[in-house]
Amino acid sequence: MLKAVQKNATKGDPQSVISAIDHYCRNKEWAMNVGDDKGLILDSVLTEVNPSAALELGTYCGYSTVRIARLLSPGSKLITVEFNPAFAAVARQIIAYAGLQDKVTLVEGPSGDLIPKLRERFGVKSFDFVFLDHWKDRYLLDTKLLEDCGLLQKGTVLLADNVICPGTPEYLKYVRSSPRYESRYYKSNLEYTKLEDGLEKSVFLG
Ligand SMILES: O=c1[nH]cnc2c(O)cc(-c3ccc(F)cc3)cc12
Ligand SMILES: [Mg+2]
Repeated sequence: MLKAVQKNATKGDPQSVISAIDHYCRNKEWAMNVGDDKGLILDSVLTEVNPSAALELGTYCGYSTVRIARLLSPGSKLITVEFNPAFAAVARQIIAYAGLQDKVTLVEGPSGDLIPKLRERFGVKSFDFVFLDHWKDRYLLDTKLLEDCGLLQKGTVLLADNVICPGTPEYLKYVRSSPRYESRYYKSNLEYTKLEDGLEKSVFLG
């Protein structure tokens, strides 16, 4: 994937990086990027929220990191958390190739350990936007952790990938039944396939 970006994308041009990854993953080798179908929904929710402090759980190779960072207003920041060092190493290079390294802080380690440290380490008061795209069994745990750490504020938007495939039933049940969230499902396709998947957008009501 990194080679495809270096070969086919233009340095400093995030859209060309996104297109190069999508072309490679659709035609050469599938990979678990949020992809272009769900990516358009991510773009529209992001543009609507226009966050000044955004959090991504699950960097992988940085595809959605680039999608998010390219739409941030000047001075806004994205913190992205990745557990797997090999993925993080690729993501750093892809984020840099897109020229977005100044907007992105990539933190390596388990989300459960890192979330309680984000305030003291990065001076984050709270997040306006959180993209959950790491591991389905961590979505609910990490959402409750963000609540308990006071990192969500009234109006914070959580956007969760893969709520159908692989599926996050406990998370969905929670955000759809809790009086503290206003939740909505955006139907789409699993990246680069015709299978159904979707994004769940949940607004924290405080
Ligand atoms: O584990 C995942 N983390 C984050 N995003 C994912 C994602 O978008 C797709 C999948 C995935 C979906 C179907 C399949 F057959 C194999 C893997 C996994 C993750
Ligand atoms: Mg995903």
